[in-house]
Order: sequence, then structure tokens, then C-alpha cells
Amino acid sequence: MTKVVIIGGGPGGYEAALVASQLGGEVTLIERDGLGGAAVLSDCVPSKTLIATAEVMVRIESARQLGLHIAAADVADVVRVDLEEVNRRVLELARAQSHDIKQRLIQEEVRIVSGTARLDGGSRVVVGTGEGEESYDADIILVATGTTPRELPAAPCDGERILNWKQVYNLTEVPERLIVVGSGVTGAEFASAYDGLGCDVVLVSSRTQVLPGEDQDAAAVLQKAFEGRGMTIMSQCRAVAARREGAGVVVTLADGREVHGSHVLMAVGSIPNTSGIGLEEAGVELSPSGHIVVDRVSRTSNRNIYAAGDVTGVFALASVAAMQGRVAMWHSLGDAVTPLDLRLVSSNVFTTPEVATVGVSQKEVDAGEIRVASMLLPLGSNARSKMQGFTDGFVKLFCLPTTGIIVGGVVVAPRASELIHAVSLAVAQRVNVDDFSHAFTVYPSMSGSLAEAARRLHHREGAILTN
Ligand SMILES: Cc1cc2nc3c(=O)[nH]c(=O)nc-3n(C[C@H](O)[C@H](O)[C@H](O)COP(=O)(O)OP(=O)(O)OC[C@H]3O[C@@H](n4cnc5c(N)ncnc54)[C@H](O)[C@@H]3O)c2cc1C
Ligand SMILES: NC(=O)c1ccc[n+]([C@@H]2O[C@H](COP(=O)([O-])OP(=O)(O)OC[C@H]3O[C@@H](n4cnc5c(N)ncnc54)[C@H](O)[C@@H]3O)[C@@H](O)[C@H]2O)c1
Repeated sequence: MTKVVIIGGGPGGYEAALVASQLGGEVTLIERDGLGGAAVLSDCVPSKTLIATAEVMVRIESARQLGLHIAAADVADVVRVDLEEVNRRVLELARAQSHDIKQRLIQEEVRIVSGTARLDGGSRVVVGTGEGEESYDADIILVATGTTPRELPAAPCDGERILNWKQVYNLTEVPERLIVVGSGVTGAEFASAYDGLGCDVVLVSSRTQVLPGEDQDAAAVLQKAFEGRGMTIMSQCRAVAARREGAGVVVTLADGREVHGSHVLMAVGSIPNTSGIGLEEAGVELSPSGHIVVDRVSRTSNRNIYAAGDVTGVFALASVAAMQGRVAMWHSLGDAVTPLDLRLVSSNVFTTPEVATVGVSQKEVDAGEIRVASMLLPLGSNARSKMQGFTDGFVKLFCLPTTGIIVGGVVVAPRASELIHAVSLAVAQRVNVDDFSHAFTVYPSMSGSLAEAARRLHHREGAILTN
């Protein structure tokens, strides 16, 4: 039996364990905190659960424009957010999810070891369990140790007022005025969520526009939506320090200005968990940022050692981590394997509205990396959108000009995360715009706009006819 030892029980680690077990490996998974990893216990699952509550508040707020009268000037006077209860639910749900994953792994006969692991060369893993050390021989090792929130030296998180995104669930009351530092996906999602919960939010953004890594047409819609709801966005501002003062916090910006609030959430990126675990000693190459260098089948520079997930810096998504983990096991255990293809990855920013993307990006198109025909259709003219009182979003499709094959798309809408799947399927299956538009969509529906965008990119005799 091939001995597989996996370090890290997040999606990169536990999905790999399931595949390795299915392929007949003797699998040991070592995790120091809890199964499901940061994805389930502190990052992805808790934040999306909090956002689910915030979304309901936003919907109640927007009920007025649908002809429903709320008997108060401020929704907060009618619906009280009990953040302690909300956070209790968030954490209970995360723990339950972690429990389910653990049960599944046990059922698949994965040996679970609780402790902190480090490599001892390329074929042994040593685990500190609190009661001593244990060591495990391995034919194959997978490192899936994830990342840790980056902290500014002059803004140390105290878990009470100066918070990272793992600490916000300690809050028992909605902050009066929350300063969010960083307008990447994490910053934007929390800014949107707390704004929805009725908090006064100040977003400190180092760039000209929120979501610098995302489609810029989408980011512009989101920035407008945030500002329309009364959020303060301080663009091109870098925070250099944060301190507690009285019952609040003060954030100092690089230009010397100070921003006052009741709490601050630092969302300034992450650093990989690669130091002190014996990687360099085992001949595993790290990038200048400290991430593990891997190829498309998750191999590192040591042929016995594979790596998956955020620790590789390839694309920090739970879905990508899981796929990298599975690919590593398919490859190392001799099963059929398709190398990871980032062109097929769909992702979603869970703001109000949501921003979902798949495949080719506008940035690649603008940089001349790929030639495409594109169509952006505002949802303002979509009947279903109008009925629901949503008019700000859009759908965008990219197709190859010679064949009409759909290679990417963007959706900015409520539940964009669900709508993008049709585009994702088209990208994966190389569907062309005409075949895509010939599939019936429900009337009225927002997905009708995706079909309409494809219809407007009609492919004929090797060219795209647009209207
Ligand atoms: C706020 C936030 C929201 C997010 N939302 C989404 C989302 O909606 N959708 C999405 O796809 N992605 C989301 N992500 C990204 C997603 O959480 C990560 O891509 C995912 O967690 C990566 O999985 P992983 O297995 O690489 O690492 P992790 O989930 O970080 O798991 C790594 C595990 O390794 C363990 N570990 C580390 N070192 C050791 C050691 N030496 N010994 C033993 N165990 C160790 C850690 O305890 C941890 O449990 C979000 C990220 C953040 C920060
Ligand atoms: N919905 C999702 O799938 C989801 C949610 C959250 C995170 N993620 C993943 O995690 C990755 C990382 O996202 P992130 O937002 O945590 O990190 P990030 O590194 O993408 O963004 C951090 C932002 O903070 C800014 N920043 C850094 N220092 C600053 C300072 N001193 N002052 C002001 N701004 C500063 C940076 O310029 C950057 O824009 C994402 O790319 C995504 O893949 C996914």
C-alpha cells in the first residue's frame, strides 16, 4: 500500500485524502486546528454565513422600492441585528461542517492525527501532538498548510477592536463605525456585509477602485453601489498604523491623515504557512513570496512532495485548493489526470451585488494576451431585474472571433454565483455563442440576458456579427 501523508486539513488536504483513499492509499492526515481548515472554520464558510444574514437585511431595506412600507424611517428600528446570535450561528454552522468532513474522512478510513507537522526530509513527517512527537513514514507527502492573515507591524490585531477576518466573530454588537483596511475580495466582502447589517463603514482602499484584481467594469458597478448605500470609500490611501484610543480606534494613513472608528478590520492579504516546517531542508523550492512552487499536477521540486491550495499561491480559492489536492493524488497514485487549467476556474465575490467571473479576463484582453469578441449587456433592461428592483448589474461574454467559442464571462447581479455556472459550462465544454443562445432560458429570468448576449455575438462564416 502506498503511504500518503497529508499536512493540513483544509480543502486542499481533505479532498486529496478522499481521492488517495479511493485509490487504495494508506492515508494519514495531520491537522493542528480542525478538519475543513481555515476555509471551513474561519474564512470561507463563516464569512459566507454572515453574508447570508446581511443579504436579508439589504433585501428588507430595499423592500420600500417594491411598494412595501416599513413603519420606521430606519430599518434598524424595526429589525434588530443580534450580532451575538448571528455569530453563534455562524460558528456553530462552521463547526458542524467541520464535523461532517471529519465523519466522511473516518468513513473512508483516513487516519486523522491532531497536531502540528513538519517534514523530516522527503519521506518522513514528524508531528508535535502536545503529548510528545510521533513520526510517520511516507511514500508521498502533500503539503496543504494554507496561509495566515498578514499583519502590519504598527497595527497589531488585538481581537477586540483591531481585528483580522478570523476575529470578527467575537463581536457581540454591530460596530458603530467599522474601518475596513484593504479593498481586495476579503475587504470588499466584509465592508458589504457590515454595511448591510447597518454599520457605518469606511473602506480604506490603496487603489483607485475597489477590487483591483477583478473585472474593472464590475468593480466600478460595485463601487457605485457601495457609495450609493452611504459607505465612505477612501481611495488611493494606505494605512500604516492602527491604535486603540479611548473606546475606539484610530487608523493612520501614509499621508498622515487619521481615520477614527469604533473598530478596524485589517484585510491586507495573507502570508503562506511555509516557514519552520522543513520545506527548504527537504529540497522544496519556495517563491520569493514564500509560496511553494508547483507545476500543474501539484508537484514540487522534490518528487515525493506535492503541494496544494493557498500555500502554493496559484489561485486562493477553496475550489482550486480542492482540485490541486485531487490532481496531486491522481498523479502520484497513477490515475488518469488532467493538469490544472486556471482558464476554467469560476469565482465569485459575495458582495451586494455579487461579482462572478470565469475564464478569460478583461485584463488579459486589454493587455493583448488574447483576441476576443465581447458583449456587455446591462441588466437594467432585463425584465426580471426590473421586477426585482435591481438595475445596476450586467452580464459580459467573451468569445473567440474565429469560432465563436465562449472563453469567459462576468456576471454582476444578485446570485451571480449561481448564474455564472452556465458560462462556466460553456467555457469548459467549448460551446459556441450560437449553441449557447439556442438553449431555452426561462422568461423572465436574468439568465435570459446571458443568452441574449450570446445571440448578439452571432457567429457566421468565421466571423462574429454583433448587434
Ligand atoms: C475571508 C475569506 C473568505 C473566503 N471565501 C471564499 C469563498 O467564498 N470561496 C472560495 O472558493 N474561497 C474563499 N476563500 C479562500 C479559501 O478560504 C482558501 O482558498 C482555502 O481555505 C484554501 O484551502 P487550503 O486547504 O489551501 O488551506 P486552509 O483552508 O487554510 O487549510 C490549511 C490547514 O492547514 C493547517 N496547518 C497549517 N500548518 C500546519 C502544520 N504545520 N501542521 C498541521 N496542520 C497545519 C491549518 O490549521 C489549516 O487548517 C476565502 C478566504 C478568506 C480569507
Ligand atoms: N469569495 C471568495 O472566493 C473569496 C473571498 C475572500 C478571499 N478570497 C481569495 O483570497 C485572495 C486574497 O484576497 P484578500 O482580499 O484577502 O487579499 P488581497 O491581497 O487580494 O487584497 C489585499 C488588499 O489590501 C491592499 N492593501 C495592502 N496593504 C494595505 C494598506 N497598508 N493599506 C490599504 N490597503 C492595503 C492591497 O493593495 C490589496 O488590494 C483572493 O484573491 C481570493 O482568491 C476569495
